Formats: sequence, structure tokens, C-alpha cells
Amino acid sequence: MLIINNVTKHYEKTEALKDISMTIPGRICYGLVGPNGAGKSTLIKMITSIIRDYEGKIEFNEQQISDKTKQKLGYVPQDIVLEENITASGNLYLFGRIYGLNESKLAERTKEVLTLIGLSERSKDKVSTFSGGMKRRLNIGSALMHNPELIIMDEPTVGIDPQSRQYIFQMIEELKTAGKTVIYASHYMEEVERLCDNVAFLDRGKMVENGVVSELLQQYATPSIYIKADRISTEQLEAYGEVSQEKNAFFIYTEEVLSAMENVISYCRENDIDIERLELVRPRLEDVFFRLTGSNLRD
Ligand SMILES: Nc1ncnc2c1ncn2[C@@H]1O[C@H](COP(=O)(O)OP(=O)(O)OP(=O)(O)O)[C@@H](O)[C@H]1O
Repeated sequence: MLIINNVTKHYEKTEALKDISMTIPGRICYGLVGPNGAGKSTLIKMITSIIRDYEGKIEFNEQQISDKTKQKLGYVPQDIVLEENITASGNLYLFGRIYGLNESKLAERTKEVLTLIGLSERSKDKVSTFSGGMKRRLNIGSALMHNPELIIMDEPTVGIDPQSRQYIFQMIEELKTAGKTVIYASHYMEEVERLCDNVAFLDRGKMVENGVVSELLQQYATPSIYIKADRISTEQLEAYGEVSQEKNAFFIYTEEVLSAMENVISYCRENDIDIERLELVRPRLEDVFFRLTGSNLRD
């Protein structure tokens, strides 16, 4: 378990994080979400002891974060850090040595990690011949060589192909099944919704909200009905919920989506209105963030 307690960090005059507290239980994927400059990377660098001067306390498994706890953490930085002119295996060996693995352990872990990241068949190829997605996977693999308990990934899917993205998702599922904890910082709300059990929303250095994803969805996001029809207006739909218009379609927000849907269908039938499209819209994490901050993540 990772406990972050009243953490504050200044870069000279910039307050990058203000009084952040959160508890990250073991064996889950924990999302760290926020717009540019929210403080995600700063927090990750504090957890990984890259940044050491801050106020507050961070503990991993009841031990203050230090060089000793560092061995139990794997950090995948936002920027890819690999040696381009050596092979995939060579890179894994290199990182394994940095973590102090002996020769037999190096060979064993390299084989396991190559399988996990789906690069066994390219193990003898130089990294310079790899696609961006393959480099990302190898970058993650190099943080796993010492078999850490907690893996921290900072925006691991930026600029990669869909196949590599799927591999990374699958890898995270496998890490969780193996009892590991993953902290996943991302701008991509749909990824966090799919992968993470819990999430913390950061905005301008402050904790906006944190909790279990499904509970936050229930608490903050209202389900809605999407309707596209001929000759229909906001005024006609307002009897069924809060209405917002998007081009020539409407969203009706209501807790009673099913009965509202029935009523809308009856109304349209009675008034000879042709419905082109009508569907239930599941609440999204994006909506929760909007509700809490009044802005979209990608503004
Ligand atoms: N080394 C630094 N010196 C001065 N200010 C910094 C430094 N690193 C970050 N900051 C500032 O601290 C704040 C938080 O930055 P941080 O990189 O942690 O945010 P982030 O959420 O990771 O953003 P991004 O998604 O863009 O990486 C920002 O205002 C940023 O400009």
C-alpha cells in the first residue's frame, strides 16, 4: 500500500502540488488524471524518489520512501529511455544490471519480460529498427526487470499504434493478476476508465476528487438519452430531463433514463415525429471530471 500524506511541492514560486493526500491499496490499477501542468509527473517523481525536497510524507508498505523502497518500484518515464544501437535483449540486460540482478537472473527475467511485452521474436534486433509502439513496450519492460511490486507509468500510450496500445493494456491486466500495483498517469480518460479500479483527479496542483471509478461514475455522472429526430426542439424535450443540444441532436440527462425513453418514444409517436436515432448513453469519466472542474480534460 502506498500512502501519500499532505504532500506539497514548490518549484521556486510555482506551487506544483498543494496538500495532496491519497491511499493506493495493493493489487489494483490506480489512475492519475489531470490536464497539462496538474502535477502528475511531479507526484510520480516524488514517489520514485527522483524529487526528494518536498513537504509531507510518502510511505510504501509502511516504510518512508527511500533508496531501499526504490528497489520495489518500477518507473516508466514519459520519455523513452533506451539505447538505440543495441538489441532489445541488450537493453533489458542493461537495466537488469542497473537493478543489481546477477547473470542467471538476468537471463531468466529477460526471457520473461520479452514474453510479457510481446517482443520475444524481435529480441535480437536493434532498437533503432523498432516502431514507436515497440519502443514504448520495451521501455515498460526495462522497468519490470527487477520484478517490482509497484509499477508507475507516466503517459505510456502517447503516440503509439493501436496494437501496441492493446499490448500495454493486456500487460497491465497481467501485472494485476500477478498481484502487482500499477499507477497509471494519463490524459486519456477512456483508458483510465477501462483499466483503472480507482482514480485521482488532479487540477492545478490540487486534488479534485479520488475514489473507486464505478462509485465516482455513480456519484457524479448522470446518464442520458441521445435523440436525433425530425422537427423536435429543446422545449419539447425539457419535460423529460435536462436537455443539451449538440448540432441537430439532443442529450436528455435524467436519473430515470428508461422511463424517460419510453415517454419520449410515446411523445414522438403521438406527434408524428420520426426518430432517426435514439440511444441510452452511459456516463463517462470525462463527465465526472467536467462536473467537478467545469472544464474538459483536453481543453
Ligand atoms: N523543474 C521544474 N521547474 C519549475 N517548474 C516546474 C518544473 N517541473 C514542473 N514545473 C511546474 O509544475 C507544475 C506541475 O508540472 P507537472 O509536470 O508535474 O504536471 P503534469 O500534470 O505532469 O503535466 P504534463 O501532463 O504536461 O506532464 C507546472 O506548472 C509546471 O510548469
